[in-house]
Amino acid sequence: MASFNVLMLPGDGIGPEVMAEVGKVVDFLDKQGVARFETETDLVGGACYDAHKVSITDAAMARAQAADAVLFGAVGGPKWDAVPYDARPEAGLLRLRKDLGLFANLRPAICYPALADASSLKREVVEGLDIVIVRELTGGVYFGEPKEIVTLENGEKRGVDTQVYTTHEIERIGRVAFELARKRRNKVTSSEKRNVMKSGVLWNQVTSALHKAEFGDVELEHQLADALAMQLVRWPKQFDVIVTDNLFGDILSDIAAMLTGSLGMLPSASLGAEDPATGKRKALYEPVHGSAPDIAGKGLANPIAMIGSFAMSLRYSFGLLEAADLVETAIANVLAQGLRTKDIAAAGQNAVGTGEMGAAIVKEMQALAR
Ligand SMILES: NC(=O)C1=CN([C@@H]2O[C@H](COP(=O)(O)OP(=O)(O)OC[C@H]3O[C@@H](n4cnc5c(N)ncnc54)[C@H](O)[C@@H]3O)[C@@H](O)[C@H]2O)C=CC1
Ligand SMILES: CC(C)CC(=O)C(=O)O
Ligand SMILES: [Mg+2]
Repeated sequence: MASFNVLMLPGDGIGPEVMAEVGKVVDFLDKQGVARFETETDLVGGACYDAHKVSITDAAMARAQAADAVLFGAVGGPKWDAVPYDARPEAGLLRLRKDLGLFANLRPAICYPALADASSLKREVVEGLDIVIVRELTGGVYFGEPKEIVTLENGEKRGVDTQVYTTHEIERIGRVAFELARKRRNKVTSSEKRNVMKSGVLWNQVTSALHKAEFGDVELEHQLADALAMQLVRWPKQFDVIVTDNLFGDILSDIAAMLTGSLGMLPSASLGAEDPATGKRKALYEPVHGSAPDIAGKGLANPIAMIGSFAMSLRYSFGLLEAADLVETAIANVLAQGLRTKDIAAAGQNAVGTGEMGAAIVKEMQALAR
C-alpha cells in the first residue's frame, strides 16, 4: 500500500478546529486501506510564536521540506497584533510558500447546487459556477524589496512595498493557467493593472507572448483587475481560469468565495515546480480563509474549505483520484441533504457545528464506499 508523509500545521484560531475534521477524513481513508498516511503535527503562526518567539521554527521548515504534502490551517489573530513584523503569525506562512517554492496557488470556486441560494447574489448568477483562480504566490508586492518603513528628514514616515515580477515568474504561472484551462473549458483570463503598473505591462506582454508561442489553442483574454472584480460579481460564469498576481489573486479569491456561499467553502493548493527526476513537487494545501477570530473556539467554523483542500492533496500530491472524488462527492451530498454550518445556513435554518459537519462528511464517505 502506498504510504505518504503528511505534515499538519493547524495554526491559530479556527485552524486547529477545521484541521481536526481533516484528521477524521485521513483516519477513515487510512482504515479503508486507501493509503497509509504518516501524519506529524507542528506549530505555526501565533501558536509557534508563543512557544518559540518565531512564527515557524527551522525544525518545522525541515519537516515541511521532507513531507510529501503539508496541510495548513490558518494563522493570525488580534492576540499577536503587537508582535514584531518579522515574527508575526502570517510570516510563517509566507516563509513556507517562499522556501518551498510554492509559486502556483490554485483556488477553485465551485457553487454547489444546494448552495446557490446561500450566495448573496441571485441563483441564476452563481448556479453551476466552476472557476479557478490561479494566483502567483511567491512574487509581487508580498515579497518585493525594498519593504520598509523609513523616517524622512522632516520626521515624516514612509511605508514602502515593492511590486516586482520577472519574465520567468510570469511565464511559469501563465503556463500553469494555460495547461489547466486545456483540461477544463479552454479559456484563460489574465488580470493585472497595466494602465498604472509597469509590472502589469510586463505581465500582459509575457502572457500574450506565451499564449502565441505555446497555447494558441486556448482562448486568452485580458481584464484589468478592478474591472474583473466587478465582472466577478456581475456575471462570474464568463470565466474559466483566471491568472493573476499575488495581491490581486488574494483579493479576487475572497470575492469568489462569496459566490460559492462562504469563505468557509474555498479550498486551495499551493504547488511548486515538478522535479523532472522524480515527477514530484512540493505542495501545501490550505483553505482560502484566515483564522476567523470572531468565531474561533465556538465550534462554528465551516470545515469544508479545509477538507476540500485535503481532497486537492489527494488529487495533486498523492495521485489518489478516486479518493479525491469520494471526499468531494461526500461534501456535495451532505450539502444536498441540507446540512449547513452557520455561515451557509439560510435565515431560520438549523445549523450544525464544525464537528458535526466533519463527522457527516465521513459518514457519507462510508456510505458511498460501501
Ligand atoms: N492563510 C491564512 O492563514 C490567512 C490568515 N489570515 C489572518 O487571519 C486573521 C483574521 O483575518 P480576517 O480578515 O478576519 O479573515 P478571515 O478569513 O479569518 O475571516 C473573514 C470572515 O469570514 C469568516 N470565516 C472565515 N473562515 C470561515 C469558516 N471556515 N467558517 C465560517 N466562517 C468563516 C470569519 O468568521 C470572518 O467573519 C488575520 O490575522 C489575518 O491576517 C487571513 C487570511 C489567510
Ligand atoms: C499571508 C496570508 C495571510 C495572505 C492571505 O490572505 C492569503 O494568502 O489568502
Ligand atoms: Mg487572503
